[in-house]
Amino acid sequence: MAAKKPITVTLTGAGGQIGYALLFRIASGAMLGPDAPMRLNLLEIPQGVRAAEGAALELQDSAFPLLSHVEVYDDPKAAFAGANVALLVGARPRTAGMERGDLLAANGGIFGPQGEAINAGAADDVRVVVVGNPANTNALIAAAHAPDVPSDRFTALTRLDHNRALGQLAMAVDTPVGDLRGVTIWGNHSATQFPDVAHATAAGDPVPALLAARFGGVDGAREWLVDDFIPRVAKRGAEIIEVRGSSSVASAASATIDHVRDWVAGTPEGWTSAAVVSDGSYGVPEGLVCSFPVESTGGAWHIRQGLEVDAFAAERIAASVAELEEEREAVRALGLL
Ligand SMILES: NC(=O)c1ccc[n+]([C@@H]2O[C@H](COP(=O)([O-])OP(=O)(O)OC[C@H]3O[C@@H](n4cnc5c(N)ncnc54)[C@H](O)[C@@H]3O)[C@@H](O)[C@H]2O)c1
Ligand SMILES: O=C(O)C[C@H](O)C(=O)O
Repeated sequence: MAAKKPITVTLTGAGGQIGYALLFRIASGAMLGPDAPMRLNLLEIPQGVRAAEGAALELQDSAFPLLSHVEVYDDPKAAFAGANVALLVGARPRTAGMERGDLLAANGGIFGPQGEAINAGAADDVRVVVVGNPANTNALIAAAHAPDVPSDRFTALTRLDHNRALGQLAMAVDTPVGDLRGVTIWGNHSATQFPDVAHATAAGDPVPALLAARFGGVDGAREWLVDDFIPRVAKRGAEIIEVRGSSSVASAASATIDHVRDWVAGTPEGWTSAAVVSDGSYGVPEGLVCSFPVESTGGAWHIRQGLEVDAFAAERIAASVAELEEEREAVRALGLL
């Protein structure tokens, strides 16, 4: 039998924290499956090249059977040549007291040239996930610089927010995380995001009813959602920075693996959350990179249609979408779009 052609995965920021946490899980097969050989292209800026080279040495030392080749680059065009999967992680993280949007001016400039490099040389089936913050608007910038790549190939990571919501909800309704379905993160990967459990179930039981039982009725459940759950999930990144002293790493890497794995392999257990280019669904202006409930079939994300959005949810979604529009205006003003 002919050997399978390796999948080319390009990782930016490979010398950084998330890069280090990602590489070994990718190479182990956790992202693309146990039968998918891969080659890894690691992109860094010159100051980060040595760290990426060190990670490459450790990858050799790990003797992963699926890993056919590792190369370190500081030139985006070379790094993205032939890429089937592009993980755009390389960007500065925020520190305590900053919002992710404060990074626009510092990081936005990274994503135009990378979009151009993807446009110039990535494989026809390239799938892009932007992790570097502010992730949604950075993905918008990258997509805008890759006019020949279908825009549905550009996504931003909100799977970490989704997983955070699952973690908090599992504790609240005392259910294993794996029994939860139907949770959605809407909007921006920022403090305005709306983690929505209106359609969620736990082992088949409606979560809103379980929360009402736990918190003394519908009003108690609403209070918990508004005062505790939603801000806890939306501001979890800041909480991690405060407790850890720097931004999330292993959970971000794990969510990135989940995002790409589901994009490639499908979501037979129901929808998850990802920021994708809006087609106008749920009133989100076309073209914004917004988090939606998404299902993956046939190797493509599809926005789950037909979910009821009540007045409370509509207001929350509108607030996050307004922030995405403001970010788009800000990067236009910076000349990045
Ligand atoms: N979307 C999410 O859920 C999520 C979660 C966690 C972190 N993040 C973001 O991910 C980014 C990376 O975080 P980290 O902890 O790995 O930071 P880090 O500082 O440890 O690593 C970033 C790496 O990117 C490299 N880099 C910078 N510019 C680059 C460029 N143009 N090309 C290639 N590499 C470049 C740096 O040299 C550095 O090695 C940050 O912006 C952070 O805010 C996003
Ligand atoms: O919050 C941050 O700045 C890092 C990351 O986006 C996170 O959500 O942990």
